[in-house]
Amino acid sequence: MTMKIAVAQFNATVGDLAGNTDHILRLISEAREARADVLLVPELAIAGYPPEDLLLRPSFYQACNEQLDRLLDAADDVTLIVGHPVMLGQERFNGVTVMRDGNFLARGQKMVLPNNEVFDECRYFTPGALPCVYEQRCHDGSVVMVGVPICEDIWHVEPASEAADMGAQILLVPNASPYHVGKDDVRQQIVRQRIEETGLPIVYCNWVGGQDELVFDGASFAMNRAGELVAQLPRFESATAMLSFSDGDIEPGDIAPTGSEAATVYQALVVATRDYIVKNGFPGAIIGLSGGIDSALTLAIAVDALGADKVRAVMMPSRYTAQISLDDSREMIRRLGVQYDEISIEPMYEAFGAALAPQFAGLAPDTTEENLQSRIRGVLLMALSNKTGRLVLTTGNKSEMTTGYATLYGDMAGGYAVLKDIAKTLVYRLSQYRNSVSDIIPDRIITRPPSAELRDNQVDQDSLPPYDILDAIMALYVEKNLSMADIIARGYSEADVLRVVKLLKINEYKRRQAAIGARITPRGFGRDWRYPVTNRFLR
Ligand SMILES: Nc1ncnc2c1ncn2[C@@H]1O[C@H](COP(=O)(O)OP(=O)(O)OC[C@H]2O[C@@H]([n+]3cccc(C(=O)O)c3)[C@H](O)[C@@H]2O)[C@@H](O)[C@H]1O
Ligand SMILES: Nc1ncnc2c1ncn2[C@@H]1O[C@H](COP(=O)(O)OP(=O)(O)OP(=O)(O)O)[C@@H](O)[C@H]1O
Ligand SMILES: NC(=O)CC[C@H](N)C(=O)O
Repeated sequence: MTMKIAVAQFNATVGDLAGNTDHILRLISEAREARADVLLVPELAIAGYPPEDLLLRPSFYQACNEQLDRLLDAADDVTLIVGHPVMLGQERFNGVTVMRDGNFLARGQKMVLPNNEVFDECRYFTPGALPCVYEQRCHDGSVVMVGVPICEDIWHVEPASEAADMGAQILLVPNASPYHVGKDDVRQQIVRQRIEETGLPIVYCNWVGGQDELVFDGASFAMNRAGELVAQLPRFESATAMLSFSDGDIEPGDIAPTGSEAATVYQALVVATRDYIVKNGFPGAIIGLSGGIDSALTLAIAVDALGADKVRAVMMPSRYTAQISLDDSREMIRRLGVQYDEISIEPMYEAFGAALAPQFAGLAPDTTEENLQSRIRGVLLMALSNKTGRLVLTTGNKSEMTTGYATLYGDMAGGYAVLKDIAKTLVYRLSQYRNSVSDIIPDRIITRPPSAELRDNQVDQDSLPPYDILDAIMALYVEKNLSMADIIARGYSEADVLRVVKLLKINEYKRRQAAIGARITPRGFGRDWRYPVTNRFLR
């Protein structure tokens, strides 16, 4: 006696209720053709995740219900488990509906609402009281009791154990679990723990794709009653697995190969960038190419995301631009074949200098003049964006976003910050990884000392601690929440720690004005970083 389960991870778009439902309708047809008994799709599948404050609009619930009716008419001969927001009186729930042959078989509500990291569900939802457990009638005449905890539910003991107490023989879990480095292991450990407690096998179905700063990696999986991984879908791609539940356990299926950490992060950035640009309707991307590593890596990611014909690079030399920056930019363009322009910023720099000369008389040159160069480039890139409709990608990395090492309305001008959560040391690793696939970033871009080239002989290391030290302190303070004293106790110099943490604090205002960008660490500078700008606490 076998229950056949179709597990479908796919790339939806938040708010595209009809489009997401169309996709689920196609999945229903495929599942029916494959003689599946049940089709499992990710959390809030009609709405997309996270719908954020759309969830505060009553009309959003009404529109989701209209799509639910379309699904109800279509789910013939296969049971569909589909998530959607539910409004009951004044209360809102993160719900799931089980339907077949025009009937609602069961309804459930998420019991544990995540409100940490990037999640805000307590702002929107009331917790449900009981897990959803329903009776699944299969094509071969068998009957299986199925429990449906929803995403965060599975991270806690009660929903799964209550489902087991209510007679569930297997748990099918719809999820919206965004990627960060190492997340896959964390999920699998949590699921293994639930299996140890309940003795029930678990099927875990996750989203794929980019949604603003979040990127979902898919990697849906199944574990048997022994807590062994018996099936896993690929990362970052829409895919469906057909699993069999026989004799009280899940039978082994395919396990998609997983790549190295650098390969996975690179893929996350490609998917996040592509989905941001495509889902927001831009015809392509524009990048200021400097001959430095950040813009080189950003260009590589953009080309991998969109194709060379949708990417345009602009080199904007000044008097401080080294010849090797021009040579290396041209060489990279030769390898990639993207549209490339060179626009000297000298005439504009001189014009600004002349206009400001009376006001600046007697004042020594400083970062003011450096920022002018950066801002002229920002103006030119934004003009090209306006004229062509393409989106400007910013190139600042997480180390720069930490220390404020970027110019407001200058190199911060743009719509999506591809490297926003990528420490500079990881920028190097990702560049090396990309070149190991095919050699597109000229070696010298990787090996030369980083420089903003905004004055003579400038290198980043004149004003910042070495990047390996900066990045380590940043990770401990930002991602692990350690205090300065804790970080010093780990062997970092007091001067370095104080410098990094002070820079982090005084540059909060810049992060508030920065473009959003892909999150790939457990704590990025986005939804999960909400520090006051006006703030006197520093420890
Ligand atoms: N608390 C606050 N709330 C709101 N606004 C605040 C503020 N504090 C300053 N400001 C404003 O911000 C201005 C300072 O910010 P901003 O104009 O950006 O200038 P600033 O941060 O002083 O300088 C930019 C830094 O980034 C470096 N840079 C620039 C370009 C590229 C790179 C690179 O390697 O990638 C590095 C550059 O060498 C310099 O050290 C102030 O003049 C003030 O107007
Ligand atoms: N000469 C230039 N032509 C075009 N864009 C530039 C130029 N100089 C700077 N930019 C833009 O401003 C961004 C920040 O400049 P910066 O030189 O600090 O970074 P980078 O060259 O990408 O990397 P690195 O920090 O290693 O030098 C660049 O990534 C690029 O997008
Ligand atoms: N949408 C959710 O409930 C996800 C919460 C869960 N902790 C995760 O990151 O996977």
